[in-house]
Amino acid sequence: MAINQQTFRDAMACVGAAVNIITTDGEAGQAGFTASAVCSVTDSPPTLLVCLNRAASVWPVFNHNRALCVNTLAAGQEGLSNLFGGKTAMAERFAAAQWQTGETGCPRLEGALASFDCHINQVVSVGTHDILFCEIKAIIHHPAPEGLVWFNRHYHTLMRPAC
Ligand SMILES: NC(=O)C1=CN([C@@H]2O[C@H](COP(=O)(O)OP(=O)(O)OC[C@H]3O[C@@H](n4cnc5c(N)ncnc54)[C@H](O)[C@@H]3O)[C@@H](O)[C@H]2O)C=CC1
Ligand SMILES: Cc1cc2nc3c(=O)[nH]c(=O)nc-3n(C[C@H](O)[C@H](O)[C@H](O)COP(=O)(O)O)c2cc1C
Repeated sequence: MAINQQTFRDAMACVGAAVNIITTDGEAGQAGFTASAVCSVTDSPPTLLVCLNRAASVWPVFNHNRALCVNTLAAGQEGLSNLFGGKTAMAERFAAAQWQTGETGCPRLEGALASFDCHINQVVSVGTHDILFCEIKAIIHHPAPEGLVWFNRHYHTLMRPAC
């Protein structure tokens, strides 16, 4: 059976995922975008992957800088996700939050659940996207009571169970 784009997207809309703001800084400048296509690959060496559409305005910046920070959002950061996921000017995206500089020089979001500071050490192109394999150099972890998930084309809050 041929699978068209709409069938794929409708099914993928049922696959809930954390919401992340992926940032970079370096020779090509500063950039950031929202991504749900982020996944753990291996813990030895600690590696995650990020899928980035090559048509995105930020693609040349990430492709040149070869470093990024994955900032996993907490509940309440939906507005920031929309800014980094829309057609908003880059300066306006970054002006909406507080940032620290991570070990690789990439912006680390204050108030994120976790920030993974990475070097991009492998890129594989599949269809419209690049899969960025990222070796993690530093982690900042701030467990907040509520996480954020993108599911069925909307944001949802996840409660952390009481210990
Ligand atoms: N992996 C990606 O590139 C993703 C891109 N988006 C962007 O946000 C827009 C809104 O997304 P939704 O409201 O969730 O509705 P949607 O109907 O456009 O997408 C539903 C689901 O399909 C997948 N998807 C959408 N576009 C994709 C793409 N170009 N490549 C691979 N997977 C894709 C994602 O899992 C997404 O949550 C999308 O049209 C897309 O531009 C959203 C999620 C993931
Ligand atoms: C919830 C959400 C998840 C997204 N996930 C991804 C993703 O995993 N990969 C991707 O390339 N784009 C993803 N996007 C779209 C990018 O954030 C968007 O294309 C990016 O901001 C670049 O836009 P620009 O070309 O206007 O700069 C997502 C958008 C939203 C709202």
